[in-house]
Amino acid sequence: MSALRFRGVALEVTPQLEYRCRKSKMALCGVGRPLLQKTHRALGCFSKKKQTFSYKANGFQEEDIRKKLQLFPGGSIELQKQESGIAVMTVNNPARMNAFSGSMMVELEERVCELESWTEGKGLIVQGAAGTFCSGSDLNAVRAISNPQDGMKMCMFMQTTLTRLLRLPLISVALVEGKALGGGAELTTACDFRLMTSDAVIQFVHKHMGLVPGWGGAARLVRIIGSQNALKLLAGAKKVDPNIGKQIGLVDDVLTVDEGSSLVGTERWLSQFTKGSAPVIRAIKKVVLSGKELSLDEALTTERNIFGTVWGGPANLEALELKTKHK
Ligand SMILES: CC[C@H](C(=O)O)C(=O)SCCNC(=O)CCNC(=O)[C@H](O)C(C)(C)COP(=O)(O)OP(=O)(O)OC[C@H]1O[C@@H](n2cnc3c(N)ncnc32)[C@H](O)[C@@H]1OP(=O)(O)O
Repeated sequence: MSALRFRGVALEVTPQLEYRCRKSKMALCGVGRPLLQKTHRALGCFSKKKQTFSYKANGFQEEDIRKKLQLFPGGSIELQKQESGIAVMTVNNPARMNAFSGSMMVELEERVCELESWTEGKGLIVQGAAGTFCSGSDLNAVRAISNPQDGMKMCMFMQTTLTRLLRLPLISVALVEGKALGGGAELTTACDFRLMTSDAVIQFVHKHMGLVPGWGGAARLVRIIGSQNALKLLAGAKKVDPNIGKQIGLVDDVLTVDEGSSLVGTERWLSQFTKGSAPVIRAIKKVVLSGKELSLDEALTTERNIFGTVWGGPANLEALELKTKHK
């Protein structure tokens, strides 16, 4: 039996699962099994004993919510995979300040799936179109699915998709121009880094909407800035400008005007981390991710396994051959 990764979760591929996935043409992306049963349990999608995928676990019927979301069209999620190994994903719905329509939520999942099987990839930039990041869910769709059942399904769908986005073996950065509000603020936390332009604002406006984050944004925010700061941002629905963002560790850098276009500046910033061999960069992301998400014992095992994929590999042999010095 082989081990594969399905929708961000590592699992044993039973003949039944293989059949089911082939039948519904779902992508299985093979990258080992670094995140193990802990992830299975966390997402509640798998029976630990049999390790078979259940479509209906947690009442989460993905195909149902997908169909429902498609009823709210508009905008798109664009993806450009570049030769440099850096991809640019653009949330594109400028007439609504890049709010997420239902069809955009579905497209986001499809783009994440595409990136999961992009083996040459090293980095990812997530940006909004037309100089602003994203104003959260499209309020027209939100009103139409404001019943608890649909809300839970949408939340589960976006939570799973953003978890998979964060777990991509790519070093990711959110380029925040203009506003990142509500779900848009949550999206920034599904990237490894956040860069802001000097006039940009990140605001978890959920409290003002009578809500809390549901796309995993609170859980990730606590891990990025700690629970005290997270409480302040959520309970105060505080506007985070670049200065505050840097102070509390939400923002990694501020893009200045003389860096030219923000996207060019972000590519330059990211390239300091993506320079070099793709397998090594991807392995670095994986060891850091497992260190963050797994228990120490599980993380150590995963680290050994990932170490084994680069030891004696082309980049390692080349460095040995060149007698590289680290002056
Ligand atoms: C809370 C979490 C929740 C979730 O799903 O988990 C969400 O994310 S709910 C959405 C939270 N976001 C909002 O409530 C944003 C509300 N909008 C605004 O505050 C403003 O529109 C703002 C600050 C984004 C932009 O203000 P500005 O003055 O620059 O422009 P306009 O207001 O004229 O906006 C232009 C145009 O965009 C429409 N718009 C903006 N955001 C949304 C949205 N989230 N959903 C739908 N439409 C949105 C706005 O209505 C304007 O359209 P128009 O047809 O011209 O009236």
